[in-house]
Amino acid sequence: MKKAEILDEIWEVIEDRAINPSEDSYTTRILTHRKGIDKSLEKVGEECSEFIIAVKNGEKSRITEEAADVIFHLMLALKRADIHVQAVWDELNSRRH
Ligand SMILES: N=c1c2ncn([C@@H]3O[C@H](COP(=O)(O)OP(=O)(O)OP(=O)(O)O)[C@@H](O)[C@H]3O)c2ncn1[C@@H]1O[C@H](COP(=O)(O)O)[C@@H](O)[C@H]1O
Repeated sequence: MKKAEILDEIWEVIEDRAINPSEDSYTTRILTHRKGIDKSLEKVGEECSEFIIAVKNGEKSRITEEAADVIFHLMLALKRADIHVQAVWDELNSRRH
């Protein structure tokens, strides 16, 4: 699967979980957490730290896993902040030269 497709698919699932909460869903747990967006922001910080540690330790497979965690939790935080992920793609696109 191409990178843009997987990102779009994950965003669709996040949007769906926001409308249709599911009891055993991690995504739902973060989106409906009692700490609100703070839980989501905590996770972004935590996953970024884990990514940095993996890079510093040169753990190739961990780097990949932690990068995926950062991207996923960043998307959850965007949803929580009511920003559509497309706005980020548009921003990146506008920077191309
Ligand atoms: N991409 C992901 C994804 N990446 C990471 N994670 C979860 O993120 C969590 C991060 O790991 P941690 O060890 O920090 O988790 P934790 O200790 O349980 O979390 P906290 O108590 O600290 O909040 C793990 O529980 C992972 O399962 C993800 N969970 C879901 N997805 C996607 O979201 C979709 C919907 O899944 P549900 O969340 O099950 O609805 C899935 O099909 C996937 O595509």
